[in-house]
Amino acid sequence: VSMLEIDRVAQNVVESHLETCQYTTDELKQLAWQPYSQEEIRIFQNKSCEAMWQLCASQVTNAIQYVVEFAKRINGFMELCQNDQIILLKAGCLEVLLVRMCRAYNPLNNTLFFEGKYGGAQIFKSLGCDDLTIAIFDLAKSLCRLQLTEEEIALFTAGVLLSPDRAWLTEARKVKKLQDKVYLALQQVIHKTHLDEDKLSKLVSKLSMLKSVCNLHMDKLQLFKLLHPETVHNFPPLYREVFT
Ligand SMILES: CCS(=O)(=O)c1ccc(CC(=O)Nc2nc(-c3ccccc3)c(C(=O)c3ccccc3CC(C)C)s2)cc1
Repeated sequence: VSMLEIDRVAQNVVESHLETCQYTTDELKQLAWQPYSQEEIRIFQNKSCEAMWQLCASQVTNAIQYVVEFAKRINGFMELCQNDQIILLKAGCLEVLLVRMCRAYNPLNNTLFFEGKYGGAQIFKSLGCDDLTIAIFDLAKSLCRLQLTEEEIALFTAGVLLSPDRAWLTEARKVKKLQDKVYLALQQVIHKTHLDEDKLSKLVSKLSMLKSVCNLHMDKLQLFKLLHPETVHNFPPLYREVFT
């Protein structure tokens, strides 16, 4: 694989990310000055479990639509067979979203951007999934500590999406060729800064944390669906399509 090809891959992936990142890092930094007030926190905590799940499902679905658009703009993704495109998105979109969300995490007060302002884990109390909430905040905190650039987030999330080991892929070798180029480009971008040589290995070590948060989310959704099937029936169709 030539250097020219790797640069072309990097440029396409970074551009696709910047065009589909939902909020820019600058916008998220500005918004971080507006955390929820005590009154607003109380309003979230007084919501019913169903209402909070409904609110989260709509927020996640909105964010996932941008991840789908990101995937569609990665050269080679649309050339994969439709079956594989759907498998990669179903298996990877929440992992990509979770990595992206570290941009919306404020380490100074341990808050995350949700519904227009920044809130701490306590605003999600009525979800009844404190372990999932804590896992999401811990993941955001640990990714934030890596101080990833937009380029690194773009290339890492493309690598997460293009995982050749997802079950039932028909063209896993084609997916692996795409992933190899993306990870080569990520390695180059990281070495360009010469600051943190083992940043790539630190990033790769986060993959297991990503999977466990996604598995926890699936478990909680299945339990919630048992208790409130009618609420899940009213979730956005894309959310149901991807997660049930
Ligand atoms: C991602 C692109 S961005 O521009 O950075 C951006 C753009 C927009 C936002 C706003 C946003 O959607 N924030 C959400 N926060 C949480 C959340 C929820 C519980 C704890 C901690 C954060 C959302 C979720 O509902 C969520 C997210 C991941 C896995 C699981 C869930 C909950 C389950 C019940 C669906 S959505 C944030 C960031």
